[in-house]
Amino acid sequence: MAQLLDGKTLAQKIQDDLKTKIPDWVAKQGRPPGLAVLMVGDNPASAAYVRNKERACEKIGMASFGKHFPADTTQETLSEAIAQLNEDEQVDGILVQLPLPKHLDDVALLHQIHPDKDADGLHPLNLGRLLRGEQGIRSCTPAGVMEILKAYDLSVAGKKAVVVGRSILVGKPLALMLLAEHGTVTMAHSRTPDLGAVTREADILVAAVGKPNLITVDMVKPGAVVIDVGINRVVNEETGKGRLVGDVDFANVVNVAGAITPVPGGVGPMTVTMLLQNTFLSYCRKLGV
Ligand SMILES: Nc1nc(=O)c2c([nH]1)NC[C@@H]1CN(c3ccc(C(=O)N[C@@H](CCC(=O)O)C(=O)O)cc3)C=[N+]21
Repeated sequence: MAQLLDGKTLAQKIQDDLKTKIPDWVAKQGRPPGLAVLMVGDNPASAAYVRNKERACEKIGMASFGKHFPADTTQETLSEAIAQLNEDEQVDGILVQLPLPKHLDDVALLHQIHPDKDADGLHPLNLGRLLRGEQGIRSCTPAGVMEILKAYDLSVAGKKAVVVGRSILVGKPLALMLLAEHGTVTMAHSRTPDLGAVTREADILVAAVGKPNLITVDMVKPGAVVIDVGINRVVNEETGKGRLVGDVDFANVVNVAGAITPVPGGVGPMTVTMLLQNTFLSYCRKLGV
C-alpha cells in the first residue's frame, strides 16, 4: 500500500504555526494580517470555499474582509472594489473567487489586483516571476503541492514528473515549480495521445484536470508518487448523497503507488493554507520584515 500524503494534517500544522506567530505581530504592529475575498453570485460550491477561507482566517487570528456581490454586478463595480482594497491599509491579500459569472472579465480583474496583495498568485507579474525563477507570490494550489513533497522528503531533482492538466491555476505554474526543483517535467493534457504511455513514465504524477477516474491503475508506474489535485463532486446514484473525489482512481492506484494524496484531505486543505501564508508574507513584507 502507498504511503498516504496527509495534506490535512500538514495544513493544520502550518496554520497552527501561523496562529502562534500572529499575536506578536498584532501586538507590535497594532493590526492583524488581512485577507479580502471577493465573491460574485451564489454558486453554492464557491460560497462553501469562501466560508472555509474566512473561517480559516478567523481561527489563526487574521482579519477577513468578505465582499459579496450579487450575480448581476457590473465589471465597473468590481473594478472599483479592487481599487479600494488595493489602497486599504488593513488589507494584505486580495482574492477574487473563481469562476465569475460569464458577463465578467476575470482576467482584467486579476490584472488589477496590486501584485504585492495578490494572495492567489495569479497576477501576470507573479506568474511571470515564477517563469523567470524570480521571487514572487506563488499560486496557492501548486505551492501546496510543493509543500507536501517537501514535507514528506520526496525530492524532485532528477525525477521524471508528469503534470496532467495545463490550467493557469494549477498545471502550468506547477510544471514550472517542479522544473525549478530540477525535475524533468512533461506536461500532458486532453489532446495528449496515449496518455497512459506518458503517465507510466512518471516518478511523480500529478493529476489536475477535474475528471473523476482519469488516472487508472494501469497508468501508474509502480512506486510512483501520485498527487491528486482534482476536486470533483459526484452523486451516488443509490443514496443520492454527494461526495468529493479526485482525478485518480484512488481505491486501485493506492495499491501500486509509492505515495498518494487522498481526496478529500490532500491538496485541497493545502491550497487554503498557502493562501493564508501568502497573505501573512505580504503583511510581513509590507512592514519591511
Ligand atoms: N481565486 C480562486 N482561488 C482558488 O484557490 C480557488 C478558486 N478561486 N475557485 C475554486 C477553487 C477550488 N479551490 C479549493 C480549495 C480548497 C479545497 C478544500 O479544502 N477541499 C477539501 C474538502 C472541502 C469539502 O469537503 O468541500 C479537501 O480536499 O479536503 C477545495 C477546493 C480553490 N479554488
